[in-house]
Amino acid sequence: MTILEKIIATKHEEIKTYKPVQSDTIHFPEKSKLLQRLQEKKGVISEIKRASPSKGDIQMEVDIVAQAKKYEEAGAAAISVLTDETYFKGSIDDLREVAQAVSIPVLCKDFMVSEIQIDRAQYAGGTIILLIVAALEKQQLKSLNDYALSKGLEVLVEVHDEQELGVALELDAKLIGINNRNLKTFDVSIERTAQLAENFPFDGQRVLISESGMHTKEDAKFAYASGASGILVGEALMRSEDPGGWIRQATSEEAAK
Ligand SMILES: O=P(O)(O)OC[C@@H](O)[C@@H](O)c1c[nH]c2ccccc12
Repeated sequence: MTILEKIIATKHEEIKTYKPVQSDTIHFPEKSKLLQRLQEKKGVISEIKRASPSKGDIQMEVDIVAQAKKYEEAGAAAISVLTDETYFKGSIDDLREVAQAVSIPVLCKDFMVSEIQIDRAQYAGGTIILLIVAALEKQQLKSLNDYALSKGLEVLVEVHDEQELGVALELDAKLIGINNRNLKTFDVSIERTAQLAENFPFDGQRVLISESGMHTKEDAKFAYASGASGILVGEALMRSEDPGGWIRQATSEEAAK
């Protein structure tokens, strides 16, 4: 069993315990759209990630609201919040706290297999959900994508190879993430973005987002030069003493290109 299969199996168990979301609405600051932000300006999708199965504990003590505000002040394009509890030590409450504190788009980073998770993400103030092509049957992917879009959410479709990129394009995904990390083996190579970018239709309708394994401004520059409009960065920001500085540097590198 790969780690991805293991996570998905756990997820199916977890969702059985979820109660339907209530209809009373919590107030969240209005959020902009990620697609539009990235079409206007390249940027960093900055992640709140306490721990991961590949790295263990990364930063357990972090004040996530303070961290999210640092990201927003530094000009992050969006904030990604890991909400998986078992493997990433996050929670849906983390998402809600962040979504209440910022007005940039907020991505609910989880392994979606059911509509109830999408409802929970939206109820907690998330404005973008992640769908991982490697984790879903085509039909399931399509119906979750349709469901999220019908709710007014944005969808980031994550791929790792040519075939999966084809599936994302068939869906007409507007936000396409190339994960530099293979979720089955944990191998990371940022070259992956450059390779898949060769067959990416840069048609102005959709944007390419390079995900994972970027630690330095050179990495950021490499991803942007490969055609990425956005980079998704977790560990480097969570370990940095100055995450705002990291984001500004990655952004000004792009600007100085
Ligand atoms: O911490 P990194 O290497 O900067 O990676 C961030 C992000 O790309 C990664 O957390 C991620 C990308 N796709 C995912 C899917 C599920 C869980 C996590 C992820």
